[in-house]
Amino acid sequence: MTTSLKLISHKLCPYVQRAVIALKEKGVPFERIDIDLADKPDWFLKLSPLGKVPVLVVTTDEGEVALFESNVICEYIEETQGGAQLHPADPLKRAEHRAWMEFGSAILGDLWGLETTTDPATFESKRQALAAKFARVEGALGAGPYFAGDKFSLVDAVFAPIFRYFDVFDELTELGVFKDLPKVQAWRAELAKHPSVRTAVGADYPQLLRAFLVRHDAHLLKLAA
Ligand SMILES: N[C@@H](CCC(=O)N[C@@H](CS)C(=O)NCC(=O)O)C(=O)O
Repeated sequence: MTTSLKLISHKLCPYVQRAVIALKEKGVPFERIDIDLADKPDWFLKLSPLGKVPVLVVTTDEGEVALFESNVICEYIEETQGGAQLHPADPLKRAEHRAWMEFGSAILGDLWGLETTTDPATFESKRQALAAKFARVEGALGAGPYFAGDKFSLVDAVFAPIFRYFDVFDELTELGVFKDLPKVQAWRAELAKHPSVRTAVGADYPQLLRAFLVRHDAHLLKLAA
């Protein structure tokens, strides 16, 4: 039986935020420990095989297990904790949801590359790759307000932090990757209002992320000037 959950985190990490949203949706108590990814502590490197956050340290009667990979962590939370159900009961729909969770991670993969790109042509081709991915998301969305209709699911937990990231990124340089996609826009607006999303991300997130992006990216800095 689980006796405690400890989430190793970084304030800006959208992979961490999806796990936080899942925990909050379920009303599960947990401890959140923020670390400095530029100076990773030894205890963290021992726990995390890839040196990445999030890690969920699960303490049971039998000892401690450190889970890594955000989607795996979300699945574990869904399977073991009570509260709101965050996956569809039907196995085929559930598998479809898992695929879209992975798609969310692929979008983040494109976004990371964009942050550090200084060459305008590469920047543009990455921007187009993101636009193509969001066009696929538009095709997968129904009537809303959430990914699967009126029930908030783990797909919403994965995409909400992605949209928060874009909110800040777009202030620095308008990417326009979903400006002509009405369902994505409506979904993004709905998720921004959702209580677990608002508390998972933290009020200081926009300032911290803006400072991080500007400090780390000459291209964005130039565009923002
Ligand atoms: N596939 C991983 C990705 C996690 C990830 O990339 N986390 C970033 C922060 S947002 C990280 O820890 N980076 C540190 C590093 O790569 O050194 C997951 O889904 O958990």
